[in-house]
Amino acid sequence: MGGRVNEDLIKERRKCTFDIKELTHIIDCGEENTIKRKQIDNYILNIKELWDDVPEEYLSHKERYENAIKKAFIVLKVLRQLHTGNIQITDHRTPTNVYSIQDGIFRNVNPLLIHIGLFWSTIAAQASTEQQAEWLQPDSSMIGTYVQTELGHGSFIRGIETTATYDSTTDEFILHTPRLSAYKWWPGGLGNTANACLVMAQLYINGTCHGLHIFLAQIRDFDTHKPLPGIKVGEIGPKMGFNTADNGFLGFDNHRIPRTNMLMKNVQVLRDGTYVKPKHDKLTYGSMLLTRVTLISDLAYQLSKAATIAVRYSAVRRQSPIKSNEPERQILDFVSQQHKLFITIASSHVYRVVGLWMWNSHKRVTADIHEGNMGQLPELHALACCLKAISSRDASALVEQCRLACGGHGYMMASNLPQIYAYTTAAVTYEGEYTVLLLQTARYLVKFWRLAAEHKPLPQNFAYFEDYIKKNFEQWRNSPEGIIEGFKAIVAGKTKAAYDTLQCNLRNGREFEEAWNMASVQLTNASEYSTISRNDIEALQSRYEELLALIRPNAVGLVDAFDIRDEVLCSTLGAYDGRVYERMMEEASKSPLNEDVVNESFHKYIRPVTMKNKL
Ligand SMILES: CCCCCCCC(=O)SCCNC(=O)CCNC(=O)[C@H](O)C(C)(C)COP(=O)(O)OP(=O)(O)OC[C@H]1O[C@@H](n2cnc3c(N)ncnc32)[C@H](O)[C@@H]1OP(=O)(O)O
Ligand SMILES: Cc1cc2nc3c(=O)[nH]c(=O)nc-3n(C[C@H](O)[C@H](O)[C@H](O)COP(=O)(O)OP(=O)(O)OC[C@H]3O[C@@H](n4cnc5c(N)ncnc54)[C@H](O)[C@@H]3O)c2cc1C
Repeated sequence: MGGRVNEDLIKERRKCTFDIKELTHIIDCGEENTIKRKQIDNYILNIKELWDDVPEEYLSHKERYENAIKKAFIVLKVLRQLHTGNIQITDHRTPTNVYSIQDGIFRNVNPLLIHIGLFWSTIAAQASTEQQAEWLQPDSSMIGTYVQTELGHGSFIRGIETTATYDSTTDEFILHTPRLSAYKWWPGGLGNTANACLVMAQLYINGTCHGLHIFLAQIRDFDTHKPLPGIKVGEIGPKMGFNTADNGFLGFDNHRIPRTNMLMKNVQVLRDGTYVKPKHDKLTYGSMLLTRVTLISDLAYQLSKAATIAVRYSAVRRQSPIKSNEPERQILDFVSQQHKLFITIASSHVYRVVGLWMWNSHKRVTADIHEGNMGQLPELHALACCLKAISSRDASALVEQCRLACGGHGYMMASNLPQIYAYTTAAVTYEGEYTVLLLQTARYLVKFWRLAAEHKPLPQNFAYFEDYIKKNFEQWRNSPEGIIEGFKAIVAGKTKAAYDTLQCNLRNGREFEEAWNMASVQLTNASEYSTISRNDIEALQSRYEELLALIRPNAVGLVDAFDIRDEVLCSTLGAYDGRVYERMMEEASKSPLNEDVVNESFHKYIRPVTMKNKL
């Protein structure tokens, strides 16, 4: 859409006091990454076939899927060309990733998300060298997914009921779904698209269960795409979001796969049925750990999209004067509006930095594991659980806050905020549900509190537990260091309270697991345990208000620095030119309900009632 940029946005951009490009380069981790990202954006976003004539919302469930699949395979083809051509796709887990622009292309979710994001990465991480050589071919016919969750079990994966029983007479595993609750349910891409999958199943050898292992199973014929004999597969139906993700169900009726289809990098089943244990029994959970780490950066990116839309809109939207004799003000001038929006910008930066830090930590710990050193794995798991849980919860709450901050227009699908919310809130549940993951971190903290309470040596990272016991914490200071000290005090105080409750429940004769359950609210909630006083809170509050005023002139510059193209934002409210009302009217004109001046339902249903007894 052509036309002039909104006057208010022009003024906002003139007011900006920092170099927007410089911040963009920081966000992209370097200018070369910005250049590469723009190259890829231009290349992909210029493909005409990727753009819809009819907005996605007006399509049926089936049409949406078919449209998404058409685009998914155009994108896949381009990705393959880019990989073999000169353009190097940057590390796709950093913010400068080619995958982020897919949000614009699909407006929803790429049905190949799990194929690209989990299927290949799990094979790369968990398959033996020989298996990788066979399966990780660039021209492979496999379209895969990651099949773990069942109708009956998602969080408690030890409860998974699908079995893989070794048959030494044929050198095969028999995959079986013993009952309805064991049906696989949820995997992305499974419904109609995938012809292969990685299945989490309980391994049985000679009647002994060895727990969960991962198996590669073909489920559809590569040529005809018909389900193989013994496979019952389908799609699970409409959801709050993720409606182009093709989530599916899957049941096995004694489906046989070769023994060599178990992922055997860390654990093996030999020809004679001998079981060779892994060095750490949670290595099978590695894909979940990796995805939790990568989600933090993804959620930071979703926050930057929501912030861009809401801040630009708030600079364009004028409603109510502040003083009655003045003209109406930009809603961005209301301090309460700044409070809603600037925290979203800040949170996006926080999770971007933390996400990168976690990504590098994951790389380091994985290299250690490769050398046989598992020492850092528990800490990485505890951190990944907690950060995945809070980043997804914060992101969904803040995206919703941005939507509310856009008033009625934020409720329109054309604002794209409802879709961003549906996407982010799903992340609170998938890849480890919020509370369940927080309890994993709590388990780790309580372990170290026990050491502290028993005056045993603690690792350096937990020395502050001892400080708390010895009341060594410094008085609260309103400075970054002071705030960190304050958080340490909160963690220590909270862990102590939960630990004490746990001990009390144990003394009252409860079993440990029961006592844990009874303490679980304390184990997941945070409270103020720091040395902060009423005066400190007042000082912090006024400092916060000062900061809002300082950020105000730079708000539009800050979101421009996220450098998200209009085609990716897909928002009538958030486009770079700020022509909000023109775009809204243009989108409304696409509604099929505007095709006829008088809708036929008038003649069928309305008129017979309203005109019945009239002359
Ligand atoms: C790309 C973006 C789109 C993504 C789409 C979404 C895809 C998906 O959702 S796939 C499905 C994801 N599913 C989940 O995440 C399920 C969540 N549940 C779990 O991970 C497990 O059931 C869990 C961790 C809660 C409990 O596991 P369980 O085997 O019962 O372990 P448990 O008996 O509680 O013992 C925990 C021990 O294992 C350790 N542990 C658990 N998980 C891990 C791990 N991943 N790595 C290392 N250690 C681990 C704990 O630290 C603890 O150690 P310790 O005993 O020393 O304290
Ligand atoms: C959009 C989407 C995409 C998905 N994609 C995939 C996929 O590709 N592959 C795949 O395998 N799976 C996938 N999943 C499934 C997902 O991983 C699970 O839904 C998720 O792990 C949560 O498990 P659940 O559904 O069993 O929840 P439940 O565990 O049944 O949770 C229900 C409630 O019980 C509580 N609860 C459960 N256990 C405990 C406990 N021990 N202590 C305290 N409270 C507890 C939870 O906190 C929650 O409040 C997807 C899910 C969604 C929504």
